[in-house]
Amino acid sequence: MYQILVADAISEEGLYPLLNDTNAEIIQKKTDDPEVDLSTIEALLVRSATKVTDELMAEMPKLKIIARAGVGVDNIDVPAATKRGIIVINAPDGNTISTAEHTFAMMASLMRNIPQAHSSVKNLEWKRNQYVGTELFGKSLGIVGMGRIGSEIAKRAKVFGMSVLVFDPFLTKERAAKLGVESSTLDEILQRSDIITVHTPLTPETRGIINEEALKKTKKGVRLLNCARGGIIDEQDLAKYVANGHVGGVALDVFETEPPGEHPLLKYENVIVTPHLGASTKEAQLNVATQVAQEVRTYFEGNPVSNSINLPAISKDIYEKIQPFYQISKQIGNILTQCVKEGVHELSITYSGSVTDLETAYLTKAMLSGFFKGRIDVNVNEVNALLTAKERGITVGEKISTDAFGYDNCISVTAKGEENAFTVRGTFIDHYGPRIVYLNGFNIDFLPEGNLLYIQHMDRPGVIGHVGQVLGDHHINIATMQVGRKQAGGEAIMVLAFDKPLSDKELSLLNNLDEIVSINPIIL
Ligand SMILES: NC(=O)c1ccc[n+]([C@@H]2O[C@H](COP(=O)([O-])OP(=O)(O)OC[C@H]3O[C@@H](n4cnc5c(N)ncnc54)[C@H](O)[C@@H]3O)[C@@H](O)[C@H]2O)c1
Ligand SMILES: O=C(O)CC[C@@H](O)C(=O)O
Repeated sequence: MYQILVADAISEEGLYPLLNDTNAEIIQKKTDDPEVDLSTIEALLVRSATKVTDELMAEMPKLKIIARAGVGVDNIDVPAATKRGIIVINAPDGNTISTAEHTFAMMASLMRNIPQAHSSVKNLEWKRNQYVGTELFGKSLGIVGMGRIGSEIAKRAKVFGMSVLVFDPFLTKERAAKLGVESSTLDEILQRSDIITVHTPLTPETRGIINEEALKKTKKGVRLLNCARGGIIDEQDLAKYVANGHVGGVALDVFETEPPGEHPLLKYENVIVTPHLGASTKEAQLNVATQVAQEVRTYFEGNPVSNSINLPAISKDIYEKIQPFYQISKQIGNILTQCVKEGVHELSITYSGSVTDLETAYLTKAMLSGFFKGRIDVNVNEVNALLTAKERGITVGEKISTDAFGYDNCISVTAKGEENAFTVRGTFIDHYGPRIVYLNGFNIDFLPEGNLLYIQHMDRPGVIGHVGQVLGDHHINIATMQVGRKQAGGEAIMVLAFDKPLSDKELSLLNNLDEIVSINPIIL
């Protein structure tokens, strides 16, 4: 049973995939509610109200996934989550239409003075001359950020007979042509647009992208809209340009600080505002809640999520193909960490055979998560594996080779320490399963599972008997035993599997046998 904390107002109907999951316990409370035990929560669902800080995550040691029912993840400390190995997902397109419609409604309201006229009539006035508006038809609309929402706005603007200029450094000419918009520079948008609307995320590049310097370049009377994120249009600079009459009107759904309180822009009649309502429709809330609830359920069912912010997306089909190699990669990493007792500064992975057709970067991360398991006191998974290796000064190299050592596929990993290098090779055999086929210079063949004992010894008559004798004397049943050697009479290895781990005393008795060079328990 996994516990999910739903900390913000998220559509109840949208939570059905989780409410119907008998393995899920849903708690609908704020994160600071004294009744909530944060230490047992494994999934956290939020909208924009809850600030998911590193400090909050520190109080949630079991947290595995944070789901944002919406697009923007600026209320979540994503780098901190990544470092902690917590997956962050969002619902990128569930509220696109609602936000585009809201922006359009704001634009029409701004041009026709609807909010002001509405208040006036409610105040028993009838000022028809005061609220003469301007048509959208024939006006040029500048869109900064031509992603999901920007594109929907462009479509609607064209239907209204507007000409559309867009600025988005990531927009290709082909896509601009397909959308029927004119791809422009930011300066062109500033100089030519009657109305400018921003639809970028808030990033260091976009913060204040419309500031005093940009406002100077705009047409007198320009209308500006921000239904994306507070701060993309610099609010202080904007207030100056509203005050001096250069800007003809402003529509804001978002603010740098929400709620904005006593904000300098709020006193102007030609500034219209809404309280971050872009995504607030029944449809959008149902869409985003259903999307994230389904994703969280998928995650706890052990399947790949598709909308992760800090994990590469992987389809279910590919995941199914990769799954056997994923397990063996993890096991190889874990065997290495249990066998190499010194500090490791390099891990090099070579993929050969049929596995090279797959997304090997994913397997490398799985290997790293196995390697770090038990070695460091941090939960390492595919989210933070590379970052953790980098932080620990471990170089990770990935190679493709044509030599699969006679197998259909082979994953070979070498860990280099100050003194030694240790190589483990594994393969996945259809209808048979994962096998380790090479260990530290020896060909061998064992199933990487359960309680294993890796013994290095001299290849002399009677060694196996002596080992068997010690174990027999202590009523220890050997489940399986595999041996490997390079040449007769030289060094050799055996890998034994037991039903339970051996005690320190039993290990020490084995270690004291004459022919034994070293013994190394491996628990997988
Ligand atoms: N008001 C609301 O309730 C509400 C609802 C949903 C989304 N949003 C916000 O709307 C914004 C857009 O959402 P979306 O779903 O369309 O996102 P998106 O990722 O689909 O689109 C963003 C676009 O911005 C572009 N971009 C990035 N940096 C840029 C830059 N420096 N200059 C110009 N373009 C740049 C990207 O290339 C991308 O095409 C986000 O900030 C999101 O958080 C607000
Ligand atoms: O939760 C909300 O209503 C905000 C939605 C919006 O800002 C988003 O980024 O998706």
